[in-house]
Amino acid sequence: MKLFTSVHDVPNIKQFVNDALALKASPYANQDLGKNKTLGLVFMNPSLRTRLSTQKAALNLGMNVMVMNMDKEGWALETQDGVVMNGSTVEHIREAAAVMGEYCDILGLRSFPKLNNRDEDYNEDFFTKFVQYCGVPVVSLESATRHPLQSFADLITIHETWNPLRVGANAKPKVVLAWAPHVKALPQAVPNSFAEWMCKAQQENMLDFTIAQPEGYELSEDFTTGAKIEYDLETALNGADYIYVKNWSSYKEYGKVLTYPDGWMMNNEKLGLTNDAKVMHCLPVRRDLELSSEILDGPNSLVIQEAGNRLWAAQAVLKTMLEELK
Ligand SMILES: CCC[C@H](NC(C)=O)C(=O)O
Ligand SMILES: NC(=O)OP(=O)(O)O
Repeated sequence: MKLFTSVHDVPNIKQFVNDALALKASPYANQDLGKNKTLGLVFMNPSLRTRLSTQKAALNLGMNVMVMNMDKEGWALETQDGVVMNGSTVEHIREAAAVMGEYCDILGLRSFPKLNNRDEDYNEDFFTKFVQYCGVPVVSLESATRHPLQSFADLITIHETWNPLRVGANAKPKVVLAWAPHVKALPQAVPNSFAEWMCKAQQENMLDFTIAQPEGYELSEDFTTGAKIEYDLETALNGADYIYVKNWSSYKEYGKVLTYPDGWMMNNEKLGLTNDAKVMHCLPVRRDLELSSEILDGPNSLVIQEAGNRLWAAQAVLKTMLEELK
């Protein structure tokens, strides 16, 4: 594995989930694998979970770790070729990425979209150039269009908490990605990635997947083919086993926050329509705007366990990359 950016980089997702759960059971079983190997984590945007869980995963594997907040501590990077750098940019990504590849055996990169130009964001211009020039394996820490470590952890969480013997359980878990309100324009990366992983899991007969969003918030079909699309939240919630709550800005009217009907924030009343569903969110979450406190503080929330599984997702990815460096 030279690149981890999407579910398409994983040959067998069922096996990968089991690999991650085996690491959860024996976190220090592979300390020799990362000896004298360095992981570099490069952030163009803020992070809590991704930063801490990926660092810890590397340490569990015996790696050294360096973290660079390029947005605050690095030079302003130029990504265009053939331009005279006489403006605000100080260093070209060609040199910066290649130098980081000199110091690190594996690199991780977080680079959010600008949400201005859809083609530029969806071509993953920054991420693609970084991969091209750094010369070492790269793990996405969330790019413009995907967040694979989050989605892998989400699938691990669904798999380890699903109880087919529960009274009234569906044959397979009904999983619903439910759009939620926000006050800022957020990327589509998390829902794109979640949808991509859930559609793959649905193909593997692991679950049934529905996406519920207001008109105008449809995601790109590149990520949602196979999902059932609903525009009425309560219809989608009917009989659901897992509700994955997340806000995203419009893909169609790119980067825009559109008006939407009332009633899109999950609360206990809406939870009553489900099959006593577990509620997930990647965090950070805006309490009582995106998701109600009564759910976050209640028995149906999985958000902390879900965040905990980010460690095992990252450790499974790094272990796979290290095994190929041997
Ligand atoms: C893990 C989520 C990161 C980011 N969230 C915010 C608040 O920018 C997003 O919605 O993509
Ligand atoms: N869910 C997630 O990736 O959180 P951070 O943005 O805090 O890393």
